[in-house]
Amino acid sequence: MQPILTASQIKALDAYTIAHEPIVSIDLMERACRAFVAWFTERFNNSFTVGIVCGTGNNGGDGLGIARLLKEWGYPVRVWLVKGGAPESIDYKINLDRLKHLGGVQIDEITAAPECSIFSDEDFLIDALFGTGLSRPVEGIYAKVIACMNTARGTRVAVDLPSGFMADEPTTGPSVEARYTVSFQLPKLAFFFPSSFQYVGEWAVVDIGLNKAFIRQALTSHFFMDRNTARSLLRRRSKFDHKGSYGHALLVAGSLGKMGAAVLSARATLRSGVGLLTVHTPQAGISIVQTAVPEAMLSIDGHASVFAGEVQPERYTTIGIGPGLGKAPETVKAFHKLLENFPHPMVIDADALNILGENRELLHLVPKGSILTPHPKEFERLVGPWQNDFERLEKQKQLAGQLQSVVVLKGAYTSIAAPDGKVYFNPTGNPGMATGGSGDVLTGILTGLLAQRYDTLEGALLGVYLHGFAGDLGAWEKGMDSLIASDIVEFLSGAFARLGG
Ligand SMILES: NC(=O)C1=CN([C@@H]2O[C@H](COP(=O)(O)OP(=O)(O)OC[C@H]3O[C@@H](n4cnc5c(N)ncnc54)[C@H](O)[C@@H]3O)[C@@H](O)[C@H]2O)[C@H](O)CC1
Ligand SMILES: [K+]
Repeated sequence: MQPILTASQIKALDAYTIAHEPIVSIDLMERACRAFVAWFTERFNNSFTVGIVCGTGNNGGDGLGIARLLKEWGYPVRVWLVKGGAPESIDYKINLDRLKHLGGVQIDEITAAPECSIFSDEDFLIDALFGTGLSRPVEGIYAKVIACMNTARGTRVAVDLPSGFMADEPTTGPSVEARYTVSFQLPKLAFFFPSSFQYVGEWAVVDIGLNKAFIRQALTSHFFMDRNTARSLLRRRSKFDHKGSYGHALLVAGSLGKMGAAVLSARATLRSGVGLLTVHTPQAGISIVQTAVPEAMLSIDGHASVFAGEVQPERYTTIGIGPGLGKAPETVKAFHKLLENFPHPMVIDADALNILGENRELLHLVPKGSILTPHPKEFERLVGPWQNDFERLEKQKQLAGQLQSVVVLKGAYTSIAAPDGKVYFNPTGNPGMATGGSGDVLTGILTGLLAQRYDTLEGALLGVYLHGFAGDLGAWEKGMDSLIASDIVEFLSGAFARLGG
């Protein structure tokens, strides 16, 4: 699990590394430059021309070091020094001397708002104006340089952060819109929000050897899931286990015209290792579910087309509810009754969430340790609108705390908020999964894991990871465009096998 540190924590990490490795700051900067150049040269050969736009802080210092190294690699390089009032850092000056000493690189100063044509020749524009030292929206010359960079034809690659972009708060001023961002050591919180993509583009993290102990003990409430953590959460089976060892899940899903959601979530529950599965279905779904999911037993509702009846909750270790449920008045009443009678963790999705959004007096009945899986629209119906992604994150934390449950907010990146205020961002998944039924599959996976008595948070982290991993396997095989929810179910076993292998 990778912690996500704030810009100021990263500065402290910098200083700690310099003091304790120990390493002088110019050598740490050189390590950063080499890491950036390794990333760049692996992808783009030296037939491309490179222009590097440097501020006068350490981000600019990185830019000058990168210019020198790329020149040594045989790239045609030119540099602009933007003098807009920011102070010149010591390492900036050292790297400027080193670059001049190497020679062969045209260095121009920008001391006033430039003509945008100055950036028109380069194949790549490397953005080294500002990094984590940005403390307020950029203005004046810097803003004009950024505007010119954004209209230039060259591919923009940001050093550490796109200049003007805020790592830990909403970006309100001008910012470079990078195609790639190569960030040092750790991803920044804002990278995980959809609103950042226009600035950050495709981001990568390069290791620059910052102190791992400091990172581990850093106080943070934001984390980035990784494969090793997911693997460690996956339980091994014992040869003496039996069906009962893996729980008995109930899925309350499907209504006339939306029985497919019940089938998809049921198949996913089974593929997630549950021992027994019962699907509570209206009459309309009897033959459908029994045919499509022969492994599932049925709890048959008295109503022809919607969930309206009673279930015997005591028979099940967990209940997943929502896929294709509909919001008929009878269903609202039946869901209310179920909430009053089932004290164990539930997985609540789709229309069950919409019912909670429209009947907020029911929220206090949500059993502690449940998992809610809203997509942003369902989330807004639950908590009301937000100004920006940071406010959305706070609302997500609040809801998780209020319900003492886990709130999975689906999207890129899916985030998992725990009741203690910690939030985990999931790395797997792809846009091919934005297809009808994908959420039903996730509900099934989570229901299957909770029924096996996975701890709620661990089940949510593992289930979201596997859902995205199965989607990635499916996309590799079938392409993102043609990926459908049934493929995610089909590749789920592969995801479990590869993760557990
Ligand atoms: N551990 C690491 O990640 C390393 C990072 N390195 C690089 O250092 C920068 C951070 O450098 P810093 O000198 O702190 O600040 P910046 O270069 O980002 O900014 C320069 C300077 O600009 C002033 N300033 C802030 N906001 C504005 C504004 N809106 N307008 C004008 N001027 C502004 C302020 O004085 C800043 O100090 C990091 O991103 C990495 O690229 C190290 O090279 C290696 C280790
Ligand atoms: K930058």
